Amino acid sequence: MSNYKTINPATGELIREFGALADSEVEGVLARSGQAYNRWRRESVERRASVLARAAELFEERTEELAAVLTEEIGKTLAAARGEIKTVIGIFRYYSTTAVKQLDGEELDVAGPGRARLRLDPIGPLVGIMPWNFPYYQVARFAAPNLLLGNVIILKHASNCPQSAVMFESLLRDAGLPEDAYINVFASHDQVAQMIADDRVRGVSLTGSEGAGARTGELAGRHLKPVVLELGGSDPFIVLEDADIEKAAKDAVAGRLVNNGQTCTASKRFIVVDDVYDEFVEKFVGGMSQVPTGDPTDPATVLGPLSSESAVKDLEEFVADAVANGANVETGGERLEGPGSYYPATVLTGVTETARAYREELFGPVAVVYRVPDEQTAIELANDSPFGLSSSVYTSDVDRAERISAELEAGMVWVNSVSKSSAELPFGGVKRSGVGRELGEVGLTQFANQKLVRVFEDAN
Ligand SMILES: O=CCCC(=O)O
Repeated sequence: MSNYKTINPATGELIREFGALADSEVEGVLARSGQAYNRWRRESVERRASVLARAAELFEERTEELAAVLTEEIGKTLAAARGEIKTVIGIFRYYSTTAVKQLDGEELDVAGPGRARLRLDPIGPLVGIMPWNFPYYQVARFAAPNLLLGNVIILKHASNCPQSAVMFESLLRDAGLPEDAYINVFASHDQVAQMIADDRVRGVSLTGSEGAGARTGELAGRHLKPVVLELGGSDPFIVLEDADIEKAAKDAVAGRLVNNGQTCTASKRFIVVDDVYDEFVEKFVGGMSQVPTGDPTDPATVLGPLSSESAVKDLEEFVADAVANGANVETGGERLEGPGSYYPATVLTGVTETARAYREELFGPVAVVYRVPDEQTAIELANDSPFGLSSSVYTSDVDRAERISAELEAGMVWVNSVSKSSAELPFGGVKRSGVGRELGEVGLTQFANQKLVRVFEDAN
């Protein structure tokens, strides 16, 4: 047996274990993937798009079954699980329809006679390393554009969502994807490193922690392979004096608690100007302290368990460290008694620069609120982070927000809204939040051979 297992975080019960890939099987995976690439890339675009379209239909038909597995494996509320699957359907639909025209390539303006075109061709088998927090969506945003392009995939999923990993693979097969064009592997880190080093693998995409991203990026660099790295975030949520505070506080609760707080793009640092600080904090703390918490299968639940016991321990350490460094706990702050990995919605104020919570990512339902004198200080504090993924700005002056968005060191800025991913919108960060972009048109180019074809009609 391997460390690939489902442990229900709502109860602590071990549900199912899966066998690991043997070292002797790695070569077979690489060979099969290489052969599948040679066939898949020669299929017509229509055929590749039709497989994606069918995958979207199957995600729709199987929503309840697929959602139940997410809830069992990682404690996602059923409502959130259905929401994740809806996003996945959108991604498969987008890449099977709107994005297809991009494959025609772009006619370029040329100096001199003849013409030139930039084609988008596939590059080969890709390794994907994906996390447990959105087991279908994170895979979909990598797999859908690349399968459309003609690339094939070897996918190593997180060890705590093996059932979701298997279901994703078999759904693609049922949608008509040829065998081996997508291979799920319950592989070790060493085996994945061996795959990345192999000449047949042409690129690597990882969504995960900063540490995993740095190791994977280093390995890919050593072997000159392109990478997409989607890493952590400590997203700022700026509230200015002209914002609708009622809405901002409501959005702040939703933005911090999305996916039980375990989302790279969740709002994490709430930066509020002095004039409206007290009003915002009162409303925000009120909202966080009343969040229905508990059984993720109960439709009334908003905050379910964290994905694992170690996730709870991490948060306990962050909060203890913040308090030791001078922070106040406005609500929450102690794990919930009883079985399951439950941590309450928590708000910290007075977090100092010496606390880990000031710089590191809090991957759970803990919010940090800062008081700042003005807009400029808010921007400086927002940028005083190693991360630069998403961000939010709340103000009734949209021109002001556009100006602030130019100042923010973030890959995404949402005005009067929290971050909400969608198939057509490019996703990604700067600084230690990662490299590259996914989704939208740009998502199709990350592992494409953007090939120049220069044509002179006159052969003489
Ligand atoms: O956890 C990261 C992905 C969530 C999102 O797409 O906003």
